Amino acid sequence: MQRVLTAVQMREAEKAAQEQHGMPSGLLMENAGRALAEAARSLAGPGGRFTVLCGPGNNGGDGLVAARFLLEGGARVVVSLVGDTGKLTPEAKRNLQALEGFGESPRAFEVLPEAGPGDVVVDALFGTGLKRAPEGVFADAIGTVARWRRAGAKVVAADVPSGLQSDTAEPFTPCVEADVTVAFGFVKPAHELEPGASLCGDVRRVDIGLGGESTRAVSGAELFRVEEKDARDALPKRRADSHKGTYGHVLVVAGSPGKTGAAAMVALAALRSGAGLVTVATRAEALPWVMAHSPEIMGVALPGEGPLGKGDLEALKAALEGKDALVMGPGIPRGPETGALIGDLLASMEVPAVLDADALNAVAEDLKVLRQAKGPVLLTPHPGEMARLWGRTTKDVQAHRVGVALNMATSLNVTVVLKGSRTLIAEAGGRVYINPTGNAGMATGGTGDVLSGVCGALLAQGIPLPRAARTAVYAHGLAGDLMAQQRGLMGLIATDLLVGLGHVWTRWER
Ligand SMILES: NC(=O)C1=CN([C@@H]2O[C@H](COP(=O)(O)OP(=O)(O)OC[C@H]3O[C@@H](n4cnc5c(N)ncnc54)[C@H](OP(=O)(O)O)[C@@H]3O)[C@@H](O)[C@H]2O)[C@@H](O)CC1
Ligand SMILES: Nc1ncnc2c1ncn2[C@@H]1O[C@H](COP(=O)(O)OP(=O)(O)O)[C@@H](O)[C@H]1O
Ligand SMILES: [K+]
Repeated sequence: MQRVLTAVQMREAEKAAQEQHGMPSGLLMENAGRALAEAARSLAGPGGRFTVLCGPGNNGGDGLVAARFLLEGGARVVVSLVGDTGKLTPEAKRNLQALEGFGESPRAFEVLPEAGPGDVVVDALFGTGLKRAPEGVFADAIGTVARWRRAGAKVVAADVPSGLQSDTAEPFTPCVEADVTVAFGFVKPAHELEPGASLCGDVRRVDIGLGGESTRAVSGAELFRVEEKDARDALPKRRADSHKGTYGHVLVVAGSPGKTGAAAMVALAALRSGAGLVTVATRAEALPWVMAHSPEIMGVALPGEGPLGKGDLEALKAALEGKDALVMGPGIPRGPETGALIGDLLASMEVPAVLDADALNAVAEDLKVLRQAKGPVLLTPHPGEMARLWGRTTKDVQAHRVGVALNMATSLNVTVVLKGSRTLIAEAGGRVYINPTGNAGMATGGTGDVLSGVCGALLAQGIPLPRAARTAVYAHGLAGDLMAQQRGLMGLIATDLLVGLGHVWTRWER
C-alpha cells in the first residue's frame, strides 16, 4: 500500500533511514538527483539543452546532483542558483563543489539562455520546505519557467513543483506547472490531491533509499493512496458450486416519481457488482417504473404516501428481513421525519448500511441519529452533501477535504467516502485513503447512484467496511476511466458505468 507523507513525516523517514539503516542524507540526495536527471533526459528532444534552476535548500541540492549527472552524460547543461547562496545547506554546498569539479559553475538567473522546443527545464527551486509565497527573484524565476514552457520546453519538477504546498496541495501564486514531477521516496499530498495533482503533470515516484521500514517511525496523519491490487484482492472468488444466496441480497430504499431512474441505477449497479439478489423498496406509485428498467430487479411497495417518516419503520424492518446490506437515499421522498426514521432503522438492524444523497441530507438535520446504529455505516456524500452534514459551505469542505472527512469518520464512528476528484475514503480508525481513479466525465447525474449500488453489493458479499468502500470507489472510478476511452469525457453518462464495471471485473478476474 502506497503511503502518502507530509513534509514533517518525510523528515522523520529520512532520520529513521539514517539512524536505522545508516543511510547518509548525502546518499539520499545523490539517488534523488540521479533519478531527476533520468527523468529530465526522458523529456529532451535531440540535442536539447537542460536548464537547471536550484533554490537555497536541499531541493536545490537535488538539482545540482541532477546537473552533474546530465553533464557527465555529455548533455548541454546550464545551471543557476537562485537566491542567497549563503543559505545553501551543507549537502547542497558539497554538491555545488562537485559540480564545479565537472567544470560547470552556476550562472546568474538573469543571463540564462532562452529555452524552447526540445529543451528541458529542471525545477529544483523549492520542495517540501516551501514556507510562503515565492517573491522577488523566485517569483521571476517561476514566471520564466512558465514562459519557457509556453515556448515549448518541457518542465520536470524535483519532488514538488515550486510554489505548490506539499501538505495541502494548494498552490501559492506563482507556482510552477510541470510536465513531470519526480517524487522522492514517497508521494506527498501535493501529488495526490487536487489542485496540486494537476500542476504536477505525470508523477513518477522513485526509490532513493529511504526504505518502506522508515515509515514506521512516522507520526501523525495516516494517509494512503488506494492501489489497484488492494482493491482487486478484496473481491471474493466465485466458487463453481456457489449460488445466488452465496452473494448476498441488497435492499435498496430509493426512488420517487420523477426519480425512479436513481433507484434503478443503484439496483443495476448492485446487480452488475455481483450481488446475488437486489430488491428495491419504494412508494407504490414509483415501484412499477423502477422495476420496468430491468427484469432482474425485485420490488416491494412501501404503503403510505409522501415523504418517508416514522410510519414507514415497520415496513422497512420487514423488507430488511433476510437482507445482507442496505443502500438508502437516492431519490427518496424526504420530509421532517426522514432523519428520525433512518436513526430508528439503523438502531434496529445489524447489516451494513450505505447512506447516500437525500438520506444524508435527512440525517444532516440531527447527526446524533447515526450514533444509534448497531451495524457498520458508510456515508457517501459529495462536497455539497458534506457541507450540509458539517454545517459549513461547500468551499470550506473543498479547502479541508482530508480533515473534514477524517473528523466525520472518527467522531461518528462511520466510514466516509467524500466524493469528487480524488475521492477520499476516511476510516473511523483514523486512516484516510486517496482514490486515484475517475475523471471529469463522471461529473454527470446518476454516477453517485451507481457508486452506492457498488458499495451495497460488495458489502452484501461480505467484504467488510472500510475495505469494501475502497474497492467500490476504485472500481467505480476505473469503470469511468475505461468508458471515457469509448465515450469521451463529454459523452460519458451514468449508465455507461454499468458497462464499465463489467470491464473492471473482467480485468480483475483474470
Ligand atoms: N526528506 C528526505 O528524505 C530527502 C529530501 N530531499 C530533498 O529535500 C527537499 C526538502 O529540502 P529542504 O527541507 O531543505 O527544503 P526546500 O524545499 O529545499 O526549501 C527550503 C529552502 O527554501 C527557503 N524557502 C522556503 N520558502 C521560501 C520562499 N517562499 N521564498 C524564499 N525562500 C524560501 C528556505 O529558507 P527559509 O524559509 O528558511 O528562509 C530554505 O532555504 C525535498 O523536497 C527533496 O527535494 C532529497 O534531497 C533527499 C532526501
Ligand atoms: N471531476 C471528477 N473527477 C473524478 N470523479 C468525479 C468527478 N466529478 C464527479 N466524479 C464522481 O462522480 C460521482 C458523482 O456523484 P454524485 O455527485 O453523488 O452524483 P449523483 O448525485 O448525480 O449520482 C462521484 O463518485 C464522484 O467522485
Ligand atoms: K521543485
